[in-house]
Amino acid sequence: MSNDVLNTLRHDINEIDSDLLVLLAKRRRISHGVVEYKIANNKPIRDEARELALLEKLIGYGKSLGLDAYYVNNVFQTILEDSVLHQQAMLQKNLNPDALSETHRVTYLGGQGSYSQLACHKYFSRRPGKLVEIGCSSFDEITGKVENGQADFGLLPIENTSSGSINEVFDLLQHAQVSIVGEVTHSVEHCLLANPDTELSQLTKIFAHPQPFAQCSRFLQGLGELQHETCDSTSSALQSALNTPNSAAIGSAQAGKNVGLEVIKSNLANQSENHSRFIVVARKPLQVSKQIPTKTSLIMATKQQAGSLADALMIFKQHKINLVKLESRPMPGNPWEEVFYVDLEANLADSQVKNALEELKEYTQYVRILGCYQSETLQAVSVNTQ
Ligand SMILES: C=C(O[C@@H]1C=C(C(=O)O)C=C[C@H]1O)C(=O)O
Repeated sequence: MSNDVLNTLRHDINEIDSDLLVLLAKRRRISHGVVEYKIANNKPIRDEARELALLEKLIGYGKSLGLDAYYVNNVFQTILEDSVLHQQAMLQKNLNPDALSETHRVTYLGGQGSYSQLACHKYFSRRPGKLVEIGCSSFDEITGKVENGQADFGLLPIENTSSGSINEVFDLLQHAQVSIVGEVTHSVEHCLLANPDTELSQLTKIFAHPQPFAQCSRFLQGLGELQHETCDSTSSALQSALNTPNSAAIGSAQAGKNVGLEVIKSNLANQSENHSRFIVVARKPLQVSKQIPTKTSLIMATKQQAGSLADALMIFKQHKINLVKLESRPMPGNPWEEVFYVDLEANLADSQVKNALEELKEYTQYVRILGCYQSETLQAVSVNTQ
């Protein structure tokens, strides 16, 4: 086959890919029209029956075209997730026109290529407007800029599938004067990044934020005795590695490429599926439509009577409210007392939640609502791909 034939074939592929993008943009515009209908008729954004029927039809049609069900399902689950999350974001903007201005000043940890920056871009890609990014060197700085009006939103990593909860953020939420207004998850592919031509065997020092050190602990144990230097962000770890011979940093391949570091080892995390969940905080809470899946996060300090925590949790059960997270942290100033961070799969505006919060008073010293926000973790509809 001559190069001309190959170039012609690639040209045809380029044409088809461009046509696909035009159709995807058109599909997204139409799905925005569907949101208008759902707003006018108070319909839930998600219609899983419709999605299932759609997928079954497309898988059947795909098979007639020689496309296997697994491939068709994967492609359209991605399209559906994007469609639903865009619709939810549109609905929320419609409900909170003042809160979501045309410019979003967002603080997050680190700088170019940090995982927080990647998560920020993912979250705000569905929220039209000018994004002004403000990199910070600590979690306190992130919330501080939101509290004093220098930023509209702050993005904080709160848990990771390899290292678990990020306690510093939970402790910060106990006193920061911010509300949780959103969440976003992002995959985290940790790589070992070093100056060009650096061999693994030459390394004497590793730079990283505490989280990558925790998430890659097993790989690092296998490297033997190396000096570990903790940095306040992945971005600063990369800069340190750039300026230190025979050293490396842990970060994303993209972050390394941005500063001229090369990947000398990838897939370092203890868990192959390594994802971080970030919360988005703002000075004021948002109203959240009952037409979308919602979470409510709160902090509670139970009374000291035996069984108070169990009694408090039973209230959620009695009101049929599902807990998706329960985290305990030391109560500041009372080292042997705990506060409990709770994520509810519920909308604060629901009467069940209001009644439960009222009944909680009997078993708690205090309950502080951290925020009610759109849940971004979409459960894909299950379809037969056999
Ligand atoms: C577009 C709609 O809203 C959602 C998105 C869908 C899609 O992108 O095809 C299908 C069903 C809904 O979950 C709809 O209800 O038709």
